[in-house]
Amino acid sequence: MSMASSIVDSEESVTLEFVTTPTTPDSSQCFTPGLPFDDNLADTTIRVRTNGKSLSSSLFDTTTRTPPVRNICCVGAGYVGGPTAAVIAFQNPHIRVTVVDRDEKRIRRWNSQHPPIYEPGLNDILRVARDGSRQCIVCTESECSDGSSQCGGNGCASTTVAARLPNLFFTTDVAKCISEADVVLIAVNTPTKSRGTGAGSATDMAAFEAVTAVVAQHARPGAIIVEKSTVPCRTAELVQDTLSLHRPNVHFEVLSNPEFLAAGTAIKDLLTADRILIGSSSTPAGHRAAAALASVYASWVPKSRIITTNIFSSELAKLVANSMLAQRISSINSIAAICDATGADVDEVASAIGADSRIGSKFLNAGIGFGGSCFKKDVLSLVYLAETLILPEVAEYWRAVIMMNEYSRNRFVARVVRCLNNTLSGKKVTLFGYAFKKDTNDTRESPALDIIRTLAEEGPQEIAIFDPCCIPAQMEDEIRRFVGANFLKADGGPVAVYGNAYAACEGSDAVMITTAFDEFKNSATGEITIAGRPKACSVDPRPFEHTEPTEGDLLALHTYLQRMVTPATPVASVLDPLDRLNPFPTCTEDCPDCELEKATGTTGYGAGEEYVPKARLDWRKIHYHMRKPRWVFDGRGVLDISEMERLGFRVESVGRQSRS
Ligand SMILES: NC(=O)c1ccc[n+]([C@@H]2O[C@H](COP(=O)([O-])OP(=O)(O)OC[C@H]3O[C@@H](n4cnc5c(N)ncnc54)[C@H](O)[C@@H]3O)[C@@H](O)[C@H]2O)c1
Ligand SMILES: O=c1ccn([C@@H]2O[C@H](COP(=O)(O)OP(=O)(O)O[C@H]3O[C@H](CO)[C@@H](O)[C@H](O)[C@H]3O)[C@@H](O)[C@H]2O)c(=O)[nH]1
Repeated sequence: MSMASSIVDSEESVTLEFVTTPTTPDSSQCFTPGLPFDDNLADTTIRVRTNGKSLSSSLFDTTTRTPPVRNICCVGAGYVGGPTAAVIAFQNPHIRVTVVDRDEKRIRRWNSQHPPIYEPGLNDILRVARDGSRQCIVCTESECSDGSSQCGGNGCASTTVAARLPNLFFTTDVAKCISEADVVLIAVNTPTKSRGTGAGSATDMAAFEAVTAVVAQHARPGAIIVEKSTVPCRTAELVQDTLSLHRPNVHFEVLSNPEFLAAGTAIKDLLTADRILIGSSSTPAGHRAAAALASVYASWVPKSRIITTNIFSSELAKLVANSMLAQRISSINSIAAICDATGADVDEVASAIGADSRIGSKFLNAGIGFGGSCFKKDVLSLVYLAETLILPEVAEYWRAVIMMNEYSRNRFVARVVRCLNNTLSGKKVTLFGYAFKKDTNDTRESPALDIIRTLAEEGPQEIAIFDPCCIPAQMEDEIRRFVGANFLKADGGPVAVYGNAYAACEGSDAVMITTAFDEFKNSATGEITIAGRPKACSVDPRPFEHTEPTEGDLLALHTYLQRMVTPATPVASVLDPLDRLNPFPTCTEDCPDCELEKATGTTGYGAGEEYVPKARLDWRKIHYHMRKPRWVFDGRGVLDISEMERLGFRVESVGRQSRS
């Protein structure tokens, strides 16, 4: 029996009156009169399959008339809260979305030209939702390279796109924004506990619990409270308890709506999500709340991809999704060790097994293992859950995923040291990659940090680091904080951060590839692509399906036209090909981010200057700069070993063999 059903069109439908507390009245201060309200969305009718016997089919056994959502508050302006709220606001111009955080610096940066995180495509969305847009005329003819007004006179068909008011806001006024919202998304951090009961595996719920208490005190009666953070199974019970403790006579519905975006592809993942998971209580009020949240996503996500489950299944599914993905990486890394010992090639094994549609080809890239803020903590959370349920065999099974990950990283570093004759004394080792994966400047739980620590113990002359996406000054700051105060060259240690790959390799004995950036590839095949770019950007979305282009259509056209630029295209047209963006927010004279940019000559890849992958590295140039015998250790499987060997490098790659 299926545990989940999708919200899909049905043959039967009955309309229910919605009875939950009314949403933001027009007289409320938080209602933005300027925001056009789409009546079609106000009572979004979501029809669902009525013939299924699945657990949650009862949720939408009948057509549910959902209360309109006009005001969403997202607590937590981090990697999840920021991009998720931005996409929700972008796709729902009629909904006011406010992101709140207690971190003033973060909020200041979200309100400036220097957003605190870099994600491909984020700025295009942020600029429209946060800053609003001007009226513009869009050419609707397919293949026309001039998307904006000018070509209209040449006989092209065009349409006028109305100006749009800002509907995405960032503020530190947590209580006020919660009190005004119809839907409160809780998207705060839930790391692993570092002390006390369950230290090292249980989830640290301090931030989540604190926010829940604030929500309980300030949420308007009937508001829908949504767990966006990844939380242990049965957290909804605790949320409900806290709510009834603070507001005994007020009814709130709690939903679980975990996020599945990945760093570096967040916007693409949000715009073209595989699925939206919504867990709710199985009462009529729970179903209505789920339908209300579903209506927000239905603005751009096909209804067939909106899955509803019971609330605990949804909470658990998030932990299981990450654990299964992490398990795949550990599984293939265990096979890489066997490949190294036998002469089999892990990529060949992976593609042979991946061709079996039951196994599939994704997430089988062997290397130094997974990093990032989620996999380790979520597997450990599952381990802790199993332990508390007195299921030691289950806990041990999942703990092995983490152990294999650590083993893979240690095995790689041990191999580097062994190849360098068991001593790094007087030697220089260069790390290519500091972020935990490509196309992101997210460095949380990055394997590079651990590798730096281990290498430093060997007493090398220098550990040089280059990352094409991270900002050197920020990397140095992190190394001071997470590796130690005396590790940087400037502080008398061995670690030096470079903004130039060739300088980082000057006089180096070994290069280690620790992040799979396309720039590091040596194979001549294939152009560098920005992985996180929305897929539509390479396809002309015109002619549009609807007479009035949607925000999704306009974004697709915007990115499509950006692809068609030539070196002669003026910068303004590259950044704003539809000529509809409002000016950036202006920074104050003493803006610390502007000062940092001036001082370091780099940018935070803010609104004006997204990170654009550079040309591939010239490995011949690197060869020239390195010391013999020019070791290259490929921890991410990005190099063609035979080609590197032809250039004169000695290459070691995890589980991969030279085919020359
Ligand atoms: N990072 C990812 O790619 C990702 C993807 C899916 C799910 N998740 C989950 O989403 C949740 C958030 O992750 P994140 O990466 O965005 O975390 P983050 O650390 O980037 O952001 C969390 C934000 O919450 C704020 N916050 C904490 N306590 C607060 C309080 N009491 N009041 C107001 N603001 C408060 C912090 O200041 C911070 O800005 C976690 O549960 C995580 O497991 C993360
Ligand atoms: O075949 C692979 C795939 C990934 N990795 C590594 O695994 C880590 C995680 O990669 P990825 O899953 O792409 O990035 P995350 O941002 O950590 O995203 C994961 O964690 C998020 C937070 O919960 C979830 O929302 C996402 O669905 C889930 O993919 C990175 O270090 C990758 O280099 C490998 O080593 N081999």
